[in-house]
Amino acid sequence: MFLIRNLKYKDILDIKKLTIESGNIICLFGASGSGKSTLLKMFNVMLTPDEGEINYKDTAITALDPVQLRKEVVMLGQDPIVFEGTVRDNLLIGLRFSGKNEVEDQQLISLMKKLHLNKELEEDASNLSGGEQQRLAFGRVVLMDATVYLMDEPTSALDQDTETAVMDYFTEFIKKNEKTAIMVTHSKEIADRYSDRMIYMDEILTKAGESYE
Ligand SMILES: Nc1ncnc2c1ncn2[C@@H]1O[C@H](COP(=O)(O)OP(=O)(O)OP(=O)(O)O)[C@@H](O)[C@H]1O
Repeated sequence: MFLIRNLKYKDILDIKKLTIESGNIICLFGASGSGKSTLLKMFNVMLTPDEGEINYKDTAITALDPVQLRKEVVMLGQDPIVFEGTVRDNLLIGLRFSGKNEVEDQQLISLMKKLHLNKELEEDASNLSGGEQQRLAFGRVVLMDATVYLMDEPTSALDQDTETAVMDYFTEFIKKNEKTAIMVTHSKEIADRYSDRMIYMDEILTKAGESYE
């Protein structure tokens, strides 16, 4: 699905080769500042490498229309974005962006339940706590029905029970619908429990010309 060759970006990334297969849940691991978020942003051209190439489904990512690509490869950033308006507005805004049909309130309520988000659809989103806003942004991204989900520490603000509920739901969604998730996490437990593959930053960053498949 993704193939990286000879990628260099500032003095942050230097990756000789990395392949990511579709239909997997991949956890990206590494020390703070090792370039995990930077790498994640390369997969939907929020950032472009200084050198080297990234292919998405056998096409150079730079040859693709970035707006189109970001509908297929969606990203949930480290700091969840909350838009002005209600909980409903926030859940639906991603669908509007991707030109997809809006969904019924019932579906939104059911999604919120799965994310342990006990709020009314009419509630002003700015009233939500940090952890609730993180789940709201999570819900918005999941609804976009993308092919690849880039998730940057998506459960960092959640207590353990809520994190488990959100991850149980999300990983089932990924598997059932044959999606791909590339997720940055600091939690070894989350990675052990949910990932098909773990990628360690210190292994993919080039050392003495080695490459990592
Ligand atoms: N636009 C930029 N220009 C220059 N340096 C940057 C830029 N963005 C990030 N960096 C630096 O690149 C390094 C990697 O940052 P990145 O956010 O990718 O790390 P990370 O592994 O995701 O860290 P964390 O686990 O703390 O979120 C850091 O030293 C950061 O300061």
